[in-house]
Amino acid sequence: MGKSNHITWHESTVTKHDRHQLNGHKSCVLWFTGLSGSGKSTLANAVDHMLFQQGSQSYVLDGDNVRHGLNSDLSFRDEDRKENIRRIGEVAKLFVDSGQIVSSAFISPFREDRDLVRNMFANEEFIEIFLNCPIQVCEDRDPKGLYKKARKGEILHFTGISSPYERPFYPEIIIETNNLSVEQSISKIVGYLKDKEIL
Ligand SMILES: Nc1ncnc2c1ncn2[C@@H]1O[C@H](COP(=O)(O)OS(=O)(=O)O)[C@@H](OP(=O)(O)O)[C@H]1O
Ligand SMILES: Nc1ncnc2c1ncn2[C@@H]1O[C@H](COP(=O)(O)OP(=O)(O)O)[C@@H](O)[C@H]1O
Repeated sequence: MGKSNHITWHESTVTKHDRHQLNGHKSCVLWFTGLSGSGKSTLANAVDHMLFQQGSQSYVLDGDNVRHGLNSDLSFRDEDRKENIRRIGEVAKLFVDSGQIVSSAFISPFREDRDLVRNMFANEEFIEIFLNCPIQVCEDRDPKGLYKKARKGEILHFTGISSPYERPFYPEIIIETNNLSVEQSISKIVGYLKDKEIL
């Protein structure tokens, strides 16, 4: 399939700014990145729950879930992870245009792929949150038993073991999830959103 040259961009009648005014907050993507077991799903869902309870427009995009549907055709090879993150970036952009605070929980191991997504957004809309947690701790947590399988060679290209993770150079937020509780981690994120007047 080639790219069509016969496509025209339509500006929407209701603008993103109109939606921010109605919602009483700005929209953005909280881009959680880190190893399996570092706490992405836990924190993305905890922040989402907190925002929902206070009446904010919020939604979670989660790796395991998106790979069941939209990205069920993709594997864990480097080129498929790249396409996984590109598509999720585009989906997150639609959510941000719709006025929501999106919490995305994907390993997103490659700097270049995360930066590609960053460049889809205005500066203040993309908030990279690096969950910095030693692999030994993630492996001890092993919430889904995947590290055990990866060590036995039953899962190929497993991040941190047989596939690389590139830590961000300049993330907006760093959370050491082995030193902070879930509550402390959420406070740090909410503090940032308030400082930047997103909330
Ligand atoms: N080979 C391999 N490497 C890493 N992770 C694996 C793999 N195979 C399956 N899983 C499970 O898939 C989840 C990661 O999917 P993502 O879409 O977030 O990965 S990526 O961003 O494309 O790298 C990941 O979820 P989390 O544990 O929540 O990180 C795993 O449950
Ligand atoms: N500060 C913290 N933030 C997030 N998770 C934490 C924290 N401290 C301990 N945990 C625990 O670590 C595990 C992380 O698992 P999960 O959220 O599924 O990780 P991931 O989505 O990155 O694979 C959970 O069992 C969670 O309770």
